[in-house]
Amino acid sequence: MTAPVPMTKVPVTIVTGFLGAGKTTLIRHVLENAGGRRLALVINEFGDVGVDGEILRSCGIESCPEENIVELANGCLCCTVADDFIPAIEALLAHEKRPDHIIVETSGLALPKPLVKAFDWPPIRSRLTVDGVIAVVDGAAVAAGRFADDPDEVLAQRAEDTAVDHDNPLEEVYEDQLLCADLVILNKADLLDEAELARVTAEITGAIPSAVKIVPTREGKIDADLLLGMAAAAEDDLAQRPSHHDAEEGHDHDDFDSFVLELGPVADPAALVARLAAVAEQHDVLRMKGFMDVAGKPMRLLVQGVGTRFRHHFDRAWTAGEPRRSRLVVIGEKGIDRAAIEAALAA
Ligand SMILES: Nc1nc2c(ncn2[C@@H]2O[C@H](COP(=O)(O)OP(=O)(O)OP(=O)(O)O)[C@@H](O)[C@H]2O)c(=O)[nH]1
Repeated sequence: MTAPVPMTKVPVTIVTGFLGAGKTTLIRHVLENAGGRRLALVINEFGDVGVDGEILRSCGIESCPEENIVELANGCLCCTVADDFIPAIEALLAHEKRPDHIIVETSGLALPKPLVKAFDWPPIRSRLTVDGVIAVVDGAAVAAGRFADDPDEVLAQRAEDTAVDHDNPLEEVYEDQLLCADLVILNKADLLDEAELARVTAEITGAIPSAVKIVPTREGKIDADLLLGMAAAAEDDLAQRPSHHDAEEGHDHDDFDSFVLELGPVADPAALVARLAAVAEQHDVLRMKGFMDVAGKPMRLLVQGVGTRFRHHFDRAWTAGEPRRSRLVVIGEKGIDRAAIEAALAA
């Protein structure tokens, strides 16, 4: 184990990783195995249903009481650092019982570097330090080439315009997240065979500095002592963390689109998920998630899709007075056909 952070600075761990990589799953595991630490969470999500906050709050874990969970549901943390993030983190520090450690879950589309930069501002760096940037990677998505340039597309673009920037937006976000990391969590190892795991590990190793370790995990299960207490002080070596967006002030999310669908009561969860998976496949949806109202059931159904891979389970009972709704966040690349998706799911 590395030495604890000296002084009284509160350590902050930034958990980054593309849509659906397993950030919330990992954080939940850390909360459940916090080893007596008093934790606080800042959660930022793309799409305004606040699913991640709900998942983490609903586990009612002692290490992280509700008042220590702050959700910044709208917008992107990396673009609203001064307006939203700093005040949120200051509010956590002002609590009577100051947290021992703060964990920040960025949205899957956020670039971590602007966030780390915020910790270099004098009023912030005197009180907080970035203990480590953790990049969670969806091993199965990397193995499937999700973040690699499509060679045919590059050739087609080149034919039209020799000066075209052939990076695809997924690859850009993914690389920015990897290149900012102090530790890479290669999650969803259960979906890879040994050869694939070796290939993906080698691919990532080739892209990151040699000092950065890669740890394979299933369901984000990693020892909290490994994750918390890295003492990386990431705010001190920003220059070592290159980004595709170094020349810009912030970035926009024009490359991605998200919307929320109201689906009405669900009769058959398995049939719904089969339809969602078909729609995700047909329309190249990156992420779907939400809570569903299943007719006749006292529990709400949590549905999660990453690409075409879906999971669903009843997570808790609807509470008295809580509106029973079926709301689904859908995220895709720019141009995703909302009308067609809506029509397919309304049918
Ligand atoms: N097979 C498999 N599925 C996993 C693993 N870890 C997480 N998942 C599933 O992947 C889906 C997404 O997990 P999350 O933890 O919500 O991912 P996230 O990175 O927080 O997602 P966003 O916040 O939307 O970017 C869920 O259905 C998880 O149950 C894993 O190790 N193996």
